[in-house]
Amino acid sequence: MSQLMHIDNIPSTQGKFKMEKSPYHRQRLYSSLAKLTFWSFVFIGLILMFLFRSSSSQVTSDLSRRSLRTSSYGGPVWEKRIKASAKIRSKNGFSVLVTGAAGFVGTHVSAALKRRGDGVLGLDNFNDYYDPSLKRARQALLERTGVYIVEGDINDVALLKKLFDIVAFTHVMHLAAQAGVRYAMENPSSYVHSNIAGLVSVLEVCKSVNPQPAIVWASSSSVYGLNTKVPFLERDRTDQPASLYAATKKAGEGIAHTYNHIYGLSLTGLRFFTVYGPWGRPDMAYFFFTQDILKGKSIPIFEAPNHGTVARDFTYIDDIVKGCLAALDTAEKSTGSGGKKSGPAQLRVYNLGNTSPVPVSDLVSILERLLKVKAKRLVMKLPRNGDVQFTHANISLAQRELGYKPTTDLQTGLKKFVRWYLSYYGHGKKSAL
Ligand SMILES: O=C(O)[C@H]1O[C@H](OP(=O)(O)OP(=O)(O)OC[C@H]2O[C@@H](n3ccc(=O)[nH]c3=O)[C@H](O)[C@@H]2O)[C@H](O)[C@@H](O)[C@@H]1O
Repeated sequence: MSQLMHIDNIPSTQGKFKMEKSPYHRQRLYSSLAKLTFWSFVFIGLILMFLFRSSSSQVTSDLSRRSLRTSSYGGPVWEKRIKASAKIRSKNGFSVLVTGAAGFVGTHVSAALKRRGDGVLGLDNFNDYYDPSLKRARQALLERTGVYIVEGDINDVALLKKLFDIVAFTHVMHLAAQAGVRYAMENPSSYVHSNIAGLVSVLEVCKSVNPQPAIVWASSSSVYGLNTKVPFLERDRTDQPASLYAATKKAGEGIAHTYNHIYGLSLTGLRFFTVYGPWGRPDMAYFFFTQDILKGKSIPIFEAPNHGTVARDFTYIDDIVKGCLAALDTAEKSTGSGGKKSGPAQLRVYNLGNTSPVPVSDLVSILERLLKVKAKRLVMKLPRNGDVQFTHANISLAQRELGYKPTTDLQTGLKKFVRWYLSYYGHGKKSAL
């Protein structure tokens, strides 16, 4: 303490610190300098200690964070859950990795596969494009059927490889994607991230594992873009996308061709036509129309120029699931190994639609009847934000090769959706978004 006081007594400015010549003064000066040096070292030492401690605690916390991440991604318990979920329980069953398993189509397909005895492992990043609690509820539903969903991103190649190390998946049902036509103007990079980079990352891993799985993946009716020739046939032109979403799905079809051509991956793209039903997506019109009609809010109904009808080939989820399973069942094996192709492999694209387009205004009338509430219709011009005027599938190819035959009309399908909606959201009291 006294020494500290002494240091405090050293004049702080150079001007006040005079060199003195007498031996006594010189001695005093040396001793003061020695003390100053000593305490400077002590001071610097303390600072260094402080810096070292804080940086090492940073390293420790980074490590613990990393190890947390690793523990949620790894460990014997985690691997056991994966193996149990992917375990095949029927003769000639598949082991399927379903990406986007907490999504609308992903949940239904995973449950159907599990029901018939296939092994299923889900993968989903649970992003917040729409209410993640709905995704969590779907996850809980799947968990009850024995399907485990790994929480992770399709862009995480190391994770994908790890999953293939644990399970030699025979098939990948790749449904993870950034969906939605209009949102592409708000967040274009999310479409590139999921629908292009993510697809490439899935295919990169699939091409390098041994044996290579067969892949079925979600394309979209939106690839037909501004085409006016109806109904849409698979071989029709797809070079006029009206949204970035459509453009990324079209790019996906090109990417699928490349991986099939170079690496012998068996690839099937399914062009879904406006899929709807229970556990659906809250960003889709039929879903938020229901919510807004119940709340008494007005709903924007798009209309083409000159009062032209805007229509969609709405397709019920159960029909889509049948199409997905049939695509898996008819998928041939990939022909490559170790990243090399050893012969031509299957490359397919199918329309999965309903073949009966319904005007959006009729969709609203059906909802009004089912909800017993009159909608506040706000008819407005079809905005130039990615929507096309109509979609209409020709499904003869899928009928011939997959045995695909949709059986649910919009009235019947919406009835099931509304029943689910009312029970899930407690008669519209709870917000859906
Ligand atoms: O099948 C497809 O290819 C696509 O189907 C849907 O896209 P979309 O058909 O546009 O479905 P919604 O967004 O639910 O729109 C349905 C209809 O309602 C109309 N709509 C939408 C929103 C609105 O406020 N008002 C309105 O009249 C749209 O123009 C469209 O005709 C999905 O959102 C896409 O992810 C999917 O790829």
